[in-house]
Amino acid sequence: MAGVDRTALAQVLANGVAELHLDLSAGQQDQLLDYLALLGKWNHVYNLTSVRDPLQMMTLHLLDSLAAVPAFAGAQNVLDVGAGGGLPGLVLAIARPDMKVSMIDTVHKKTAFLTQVKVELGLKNVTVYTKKVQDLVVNAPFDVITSRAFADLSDFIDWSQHLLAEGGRFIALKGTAPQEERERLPEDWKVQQLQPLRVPGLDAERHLVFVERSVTV
Ligand SMILES: C[S@@+](CC[C@H](N)C(=O)[O-])C[C@H]1O[C@@H](n2cnc3c(N)ncnc32)[C@H](O)[C@@H]1O
Repeated sequence: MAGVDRTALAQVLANGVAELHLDLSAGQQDQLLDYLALLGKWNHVYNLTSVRDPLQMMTLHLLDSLAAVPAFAGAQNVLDVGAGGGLPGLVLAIARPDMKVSMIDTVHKKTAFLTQVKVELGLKNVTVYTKKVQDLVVNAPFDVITSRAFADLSDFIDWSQHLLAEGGRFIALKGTAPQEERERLPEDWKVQQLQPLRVPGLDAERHLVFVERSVTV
């Protein structure tokens, strides 16, 4: 990776993984570093993220997404809406090879990148869609639908609720606690939990927002 030694990045990753108490093998940590290298390489051409420094990418993207991994315990079939360069979808897919991870984005160059990473890293649990989430139709609905830096909570839920399995939940990765967005949730949906997250090496607020149906239909 240009300008930064892979060994230095590997050390930051290993420290972060330990701090987050994640059980990731050396092979999985290597895959995460490979993903970061591909993100850096394709970013020059495809402009996938405004963060260009590899150490910042490690903290602001990889560790930020890894901090959310424990929230997906028990999930089997997850959709990442507006996945962009693969955050958190590709990080989840690498950290949880037992879990199916689908990612959707409207922008073809972004989904081309996601498919390239899937092929290069041999991620058999990944599916990529290029379209608006509002237009997606699937045979098997998702037990968790997630997003990071995607949209207002109400739009996120409004546009993707047709894809959620009965009893499923939304998990939104947010910065500050989204109080106003919470008040604008579509009818029948409620914030079941708001969980502050600590991201290793990052001095900024992060929250996970868990949203579920407030009534059974
Ligand atoms: C700010 S980016 C966030 C990317 C990534 N989740 C991250 O955290 O870096 C939002 C993404 O949502 C995608 N997007 C916007 N509207 C969409 C829609 N209706 N359906 C699917 N993806 C959409 C955009 O193309 C963009 O890649």
